[in-house]
Amino acid sequence: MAKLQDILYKVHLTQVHGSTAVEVKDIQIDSRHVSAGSVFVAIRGAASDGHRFIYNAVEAGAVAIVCEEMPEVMSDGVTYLQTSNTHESVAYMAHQFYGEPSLKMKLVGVTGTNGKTTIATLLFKLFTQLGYTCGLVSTVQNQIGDKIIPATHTTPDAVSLNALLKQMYDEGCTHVFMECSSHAIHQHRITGLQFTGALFSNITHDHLDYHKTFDEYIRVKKSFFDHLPATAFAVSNADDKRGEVMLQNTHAKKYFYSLKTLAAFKGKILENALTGLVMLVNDQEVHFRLIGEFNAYNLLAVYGAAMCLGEDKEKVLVKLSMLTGAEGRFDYIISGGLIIGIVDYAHTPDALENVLTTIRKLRKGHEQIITVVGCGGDRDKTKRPMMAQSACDLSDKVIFTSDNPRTEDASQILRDMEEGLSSAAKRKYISIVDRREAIKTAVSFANEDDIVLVAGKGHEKYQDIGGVKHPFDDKQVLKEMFELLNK
Ligand SMILES: CC(=O)N[C@H]1[C@@H](OP(=O)(O)OP(=O)(O)OC[C@H]2O[C@@H](n3ccc(=O)[nH]c3=O)[C@H](O)[C@@H]2O)O[C@H](CO)[C@@H](O)[C@@H]1O[C@H](C)C(=O)N[C@@H](C)C(=O)N[C@H](CCC(=O)O)C(=O)O
Ligand SMILES: Nc1ncnc2c1ncn2[C@@H]1O[C@H](COP(=O)(O)OP(=O)(O)OP(=O)(O)O)[C@@H](O)[C@H]1O
Ligand SMILES: N[C@H](CCC[C@H](N)C(=O)O)C(=O)O
Ligand SMILES: [Mg+2]
Repeated sequence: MAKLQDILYKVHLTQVHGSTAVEVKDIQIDSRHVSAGSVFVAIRGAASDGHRFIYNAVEAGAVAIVCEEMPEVMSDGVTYLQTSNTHESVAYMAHQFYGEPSLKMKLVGVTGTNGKTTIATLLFKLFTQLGYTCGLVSTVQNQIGDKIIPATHTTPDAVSLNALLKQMYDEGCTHVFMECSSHAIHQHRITGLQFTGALFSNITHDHLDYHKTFDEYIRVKKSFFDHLPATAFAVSNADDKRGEVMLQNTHAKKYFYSLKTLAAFKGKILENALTGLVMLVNDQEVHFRLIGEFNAYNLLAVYGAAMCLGEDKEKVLVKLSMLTGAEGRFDYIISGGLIIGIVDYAHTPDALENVLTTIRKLRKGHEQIITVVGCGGDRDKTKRPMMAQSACDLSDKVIFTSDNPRTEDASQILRDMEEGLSSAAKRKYISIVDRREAIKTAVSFANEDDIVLVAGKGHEKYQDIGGVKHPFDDKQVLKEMFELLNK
């Protein structure tokens, strides 16, 4: 419980109707979750407008309404507050309501197109190993110490997020590592949080369905750094074209990591094999279990953050060298017939190119690379032909299949992928709508030492077809096919 007026700190009110001394039980952004004593915040979304549900919220027992436009009819005994941006207001309100949890822990946010889950998860594992009780907010799952809390989003909505942060604090967390998706930054899900530090991995093509232009996507990511306080640290990738721009207007202390130029956190790859990476980290040779150049970047980001958080270099590198990555990220299994199966969450053109380039570098001879890949429905359509072309350019055989079609027609997504492929690419692929059949076919094509990459869904345990989530696990299916085909 809290008094409404006590959670309005930082909320710019343009009109007040009723008493702000009323007690509120919880904050809701969905009228369907409102009950007696709630404050309902009406948000204009992409699909619908919360203002349409103000009446329902009042019927369900809301004692207060926060909105951008006052309703024509107001009920007696209900407080109505008007603000210019309810997305932003609800974030400030939630932070206050849950006792400003971000001020009480070291909160580190990670943003970028690819690598967020890997970096946040590695930081969580590292700091847990260093003896801290940690929280994790990520695409795969949220975690409080060893307790797993399922995740529905990469970054939860502001109310769920602050409730989760409070729970983390209550359960003794001192450090929280969190992914900050561009959707979350744009929708103010993280507004009002006090970050101790922020990391940037890279920015490449994704989510243009939502952000419309690449410049706008960059602007949104950059705004995360623009809002950091001077007490925070910001660690960015000097080798990314936008790495410097990201930190251009930040008040935070700036640091860079790099494999190519001089930087505070400098790496040099000495060896990159299926057994792991050997890298010089600020002139110290370290063996890592993670694979691939892109993971060298992720490791440098993690190392940089650990140094900014004041940890001991030696200790950090020893612990880091033993860590494995996040589930479904370059996750590999070797079959009885010695075929290598790799499950990876690459679902952007850049990630797919990176993962395939890494695999090509790891080949000893002329082993075939057979790739199974699809693209998600209700998501950025422009990445479809790009991912298809990259898959063909960098593999020997490719099977296009369904990812999560969601509300789209799966065959149409495949046709979008096939659109504009080069003639060389056209000779390399077949399309099989059914993902299980696609994986089976890929395995049937493989011989000893060949590599089967199943890309796009990583850790996901379902396939969303028409809004229904059917159980599906790429790694499990791959294992089954190895056994079924006795390979
Ligand atoms: C495009 C997008 O980001 N949508 C998010 C957004 O929903 P929306 O704006 O479409 O909401 P809406 O359905 O229009 O409804 C508007 C408001 O009316 C309310 N409402 C609606 C119906 C009703 O009966 N009563 C009611 O009060 C809704 O609760 C909402 O507050 O706000 C919702 C609440 O925070 C999110 O759950 C929802 O995520 C959807 C499910 C989603 O799929 N989001 C993805 C794209 C996403 O956010 N992904 C990123 C990661 C991407 C990445 O980096 O790869 C993430 O952070 O997960
Ligand atoms: N630093 C990196 N640079 C480029 N590609 C990467 C990097 N790290 C991981 N990848 C590739 O991107 C995929 C997704 O990685 P990860 O889940 O860590 O990213 P993410 O930013 O959390 O993605 P999402 O936005 O979907 O949650 C991996 O499976 C791998 O193929
Ligand atoms: N966080 C990403 C996940 C994409 C994963 C891929 N399997 C897909 O469904 O497109 C998104 O919501 O866009
Ligand atoms: Mg993620």
